[in-house]
Amino acid sequence: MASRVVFRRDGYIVLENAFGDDQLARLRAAAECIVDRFDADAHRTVFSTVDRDTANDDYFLDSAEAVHCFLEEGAVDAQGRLTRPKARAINKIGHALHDLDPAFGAFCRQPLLGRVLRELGHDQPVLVQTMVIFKQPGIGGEVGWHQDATYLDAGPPGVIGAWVALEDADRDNGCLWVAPGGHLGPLRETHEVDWERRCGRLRSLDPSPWPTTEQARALEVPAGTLVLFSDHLPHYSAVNRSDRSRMAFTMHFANRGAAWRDSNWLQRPQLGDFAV
Ligand SMILES: O=C(O)CCC(=O)C(=O)O
Ligand SMILES: [Fe+2]
Repeated sequence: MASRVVFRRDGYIVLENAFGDDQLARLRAAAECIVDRFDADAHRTVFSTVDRDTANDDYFLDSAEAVHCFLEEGAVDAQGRLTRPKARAINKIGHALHDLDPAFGAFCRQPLLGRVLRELGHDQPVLVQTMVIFKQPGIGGEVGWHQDATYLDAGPPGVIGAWVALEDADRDNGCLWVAPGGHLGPLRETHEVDWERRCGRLRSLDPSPWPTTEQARALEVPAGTLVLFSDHLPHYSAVNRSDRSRMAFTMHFANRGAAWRDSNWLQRPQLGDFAV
């Protein structure tokens, strides 16, 4: 079946073997370099997606147009000290890797991505946000059920998430879970930033419950897989309790010219459009 039809029906598609080992190795090495340069003493910002009413500090808000590292909640003690080596304490890097890091920039410019996005209905795809998510062994935190349109509100055709497995992902190391067809349901929450106070707030829009375990599907995929999903698709990932990391690189695409909400936390006044 054509990928566009499956995407419309299920809210996501899975493309195995989209990227080669050498490409994945380049991205993992580039991420390591960024972490090496990161001064963990200067920036103690923890990224928690369990308490998702976050995005309230300048280090987070400024990361829309920068490359910032965020720590795992479980890696900082009550005194603010790291409880493990820096390289094992990072939760994620975001959110302008594609603009500011040459290795990520080259990866994001490859024609495959533009081609797939056009097939799924974005005629002029622009890449608005990139992240490396580490899911560290033993402590890689849960990313609670959410829909990306809560955080990135764009007019039609909305935002499409593109998630790349940089390592094998399975239930034990915290793979992605999705609710097939769940994108046809309502948007449950919206996150809006009040720019005068530089403060974000999560507000309920619809009381529909999050999917049950029975309704959810674990996307156990090998490294090199590309998952594309709708901004209304409920998805989450569990805590990584294994001794293996589960690194992923995620890209979020809008369509050029679509309305971009002023209260979205992610604004790109300096960097502008990154076309693919
Ligand atoms: O990789 C994960 O754990 C979550 C990713 C996610 O929520 C996203 O890419 O939108
Ligand atoms: Fe997400």
